[in-house]
Amino acid sequence: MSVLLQDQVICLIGASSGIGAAIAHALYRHGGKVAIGARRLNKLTELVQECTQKYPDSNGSLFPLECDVTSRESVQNFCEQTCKHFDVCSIDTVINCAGVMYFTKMKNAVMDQWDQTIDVNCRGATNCMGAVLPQMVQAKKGKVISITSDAGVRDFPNLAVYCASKRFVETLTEITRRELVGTGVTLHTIQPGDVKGTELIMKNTDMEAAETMGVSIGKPVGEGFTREQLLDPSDVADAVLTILKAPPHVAINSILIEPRDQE
Ligand SMILES: NC(=O)C1=CN([C@@H]2O[C@H](COP(=O)(O)OP(=O)(O)OC[C@H]3O[C@@H](n4cnc5c(N)ncnc54)[C@H](OP(=O)(O)O)[C@@H]3O)[C@@H](O)[C@H]2O)C=CC1
Ligand SMILES: N[C@@H](C=O)C(=O)O
Repeated sequence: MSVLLQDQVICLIGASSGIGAAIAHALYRHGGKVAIGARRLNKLTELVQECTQKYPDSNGSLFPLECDVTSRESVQNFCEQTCKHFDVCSIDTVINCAGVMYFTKMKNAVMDQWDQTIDVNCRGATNCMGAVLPQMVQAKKGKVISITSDAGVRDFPNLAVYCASKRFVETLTEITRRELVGTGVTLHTIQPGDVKGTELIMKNTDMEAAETMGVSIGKPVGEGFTREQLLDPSDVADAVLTILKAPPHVAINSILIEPRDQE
């Protein structure tokens, strides 16, 4: 039984599938008190059952709660309910894993998908920071970890809006990190390359963009991919643990983690 995260109160948003679900497993396994949020409450409830069955010896705790990261009120409520549930004034760590990704060619103007990308990926990030930073600064401790993407530091054609949204979070994080130096509050990003088996591209519709990228529409990431080697969601969960395990004088500000054979 691991006690690495014992007494750590963690908010994890975007936990209902893929990478977020793998992070929830890791945090629970290591004894964290974790509020798990997303829009699909049924998936969160299933995740609680899965984790409690898989790690019967864990002294962790999972608290499933609906949360829409695009809504300021919803994120505020999620964080407040977490504090109430675990009886604390401030959250130790917030992990924002909520995200959408649509392959689109700019000339095809799939503007609803662009709007959603900006709402979830960018507004989601500011909503998370706004909900916790004042209390964290007062408590003189806290970590905000955003799951961005290698698309936040590289430019991929057919993903212009997505890359820009992830770069937004990278910039937001770096400037906030620098503003908060000395307060005890730290901000981090994890920038994964392609991670297999997640639902991220299930709702794509721009066939031309998808074909150019060699991806299958409506299937989990990796299916029909020519390159065999992809990251597993648990690899990203391990990167989260690496940040959380660092000694107090160390800040692992960002982790770029890609499949070995990704160009
Ligand atoms: N798979 C990959 O190759 C990579 C993924 N990433 C990033 O990792 C993160 C997770 O993606 P991944 O696991 O792959 O994909 P999934 O589609 O499997 O997971 C996305 C998660 O985001 C949640 N989400 C979406 N919209 C909202 C919303 N409005 N409010 C709250 N939660 C929301 C979903 O929950 P629900 O629908 O229930 O609300 C789900 O839990 C994303 O930020 C993505 O950009 C980064 C690099 C590579
Ligand atoms: N691998 C990245 C971009 O293509 C991502 O999925 O975020």
